Amino acid sequence: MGEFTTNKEKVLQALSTVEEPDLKKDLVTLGMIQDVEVGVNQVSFTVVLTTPACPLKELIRRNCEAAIHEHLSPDVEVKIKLTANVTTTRHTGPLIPGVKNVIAISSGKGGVGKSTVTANLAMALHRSGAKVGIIDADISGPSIPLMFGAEDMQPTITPKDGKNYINPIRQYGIKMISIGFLTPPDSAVVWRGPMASQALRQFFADTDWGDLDYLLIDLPPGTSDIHLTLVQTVPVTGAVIVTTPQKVALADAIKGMSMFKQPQISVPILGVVENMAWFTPEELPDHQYFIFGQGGGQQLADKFEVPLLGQIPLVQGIREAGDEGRPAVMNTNPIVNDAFRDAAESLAQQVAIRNASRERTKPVEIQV
Ligand SMILES: Nc1ncnc2c1ncn2[C@@H]1O[C@H](COP(=O)(O)OP(=O)(O)OP(=O)(O)O)[C@@H](O)[C@H]1O
Repeated sequence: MGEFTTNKEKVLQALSTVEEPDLKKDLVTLGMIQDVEVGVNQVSFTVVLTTPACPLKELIRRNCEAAIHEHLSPDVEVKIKLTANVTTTRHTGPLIPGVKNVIAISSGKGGVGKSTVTANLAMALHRSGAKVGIIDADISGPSIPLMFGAEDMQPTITPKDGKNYINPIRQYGIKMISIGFLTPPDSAVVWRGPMASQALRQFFADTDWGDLDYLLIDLPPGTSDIHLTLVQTVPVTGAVIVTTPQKVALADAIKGMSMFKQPQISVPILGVVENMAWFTPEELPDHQYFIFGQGGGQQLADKFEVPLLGQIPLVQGIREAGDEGRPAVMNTNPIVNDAFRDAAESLAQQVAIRNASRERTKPVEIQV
């Protein structure tokens, strides 16, 4: 076997035959190939993915390797480094300059596990290597502080350029701010619409978020002023709808999703997460009991022509972890971890697809 040498151009030519499966363009055109180095019997390069939570990363790696072997030489050693630079919904404006994507997590009705899903999606995205923040805008029951064991924490204020900035709480690697941090835990303060809307605006404009790939907003269930304030304040990358499979939940979820589609709101729906999809007892991990019915999440996704991002089982450990102040993915139950990791990867994938293909959302101007 003779020595094989090549040049960077030929490597790029070979890699221009590899398509990014979601974005349907080749990796070179998309600017995803960097740091090409060629040596004797060896090439190395970096693939810059659109998200560290990319579910297709191993497929892309294999396809790159195969393209080099096919177009250059079957004997060359291929060294591939995978990194990610999360794409952004541009025009995030001066309000939150370092935040690449704002994702609204919503539900048609209360109690379907929206906050639980938000907390665990955030942790799963963080574990993939992304920079993640949460705004808990659920005035009906701000549960994020509790779920992160942060209910006694108080955000601090730092003056900067003549303005006071709120420093988000940082817990388990996630930056977070909650309407719950602004009221004593057991107080009976009722957040009225305008006050809550004002607080939400502050969470964007007056909070020092730094650089974030994904800022998840835990919205109140149903439809409210908060939803309107959100879309009027920042461009939202998209919304995720959390539902349980039973009929009553689905009927409310349809209302919730229709709200996002109204022209004056016009937020793209990234997909559906079906929570409590089935019950799995800890001691019988292979068993699935469809106690709330079956297939509801998929039906809802089909109706709105959006993907079903994930199905989360009803597992006692998820509830216990929430009560203990550590999102369940921090424990080692593979059923729980796999379900949330898959959902987080699908979400990140949809964000990347949207950022590559759709019109950017602009804050909505409401004529009164
Ligand atoms: N997949 C699950 N398995 C077990 N328990 C769950 C699951 N999802 C949520 N729960 C539990 O159900 C309860 C309600 O969940 P959560 O507070 O997340 O709902 P929510 O939709 O955010 O409610 P709200 O309407 O108050 O905002 C919590 O006790 C939570 O721990």
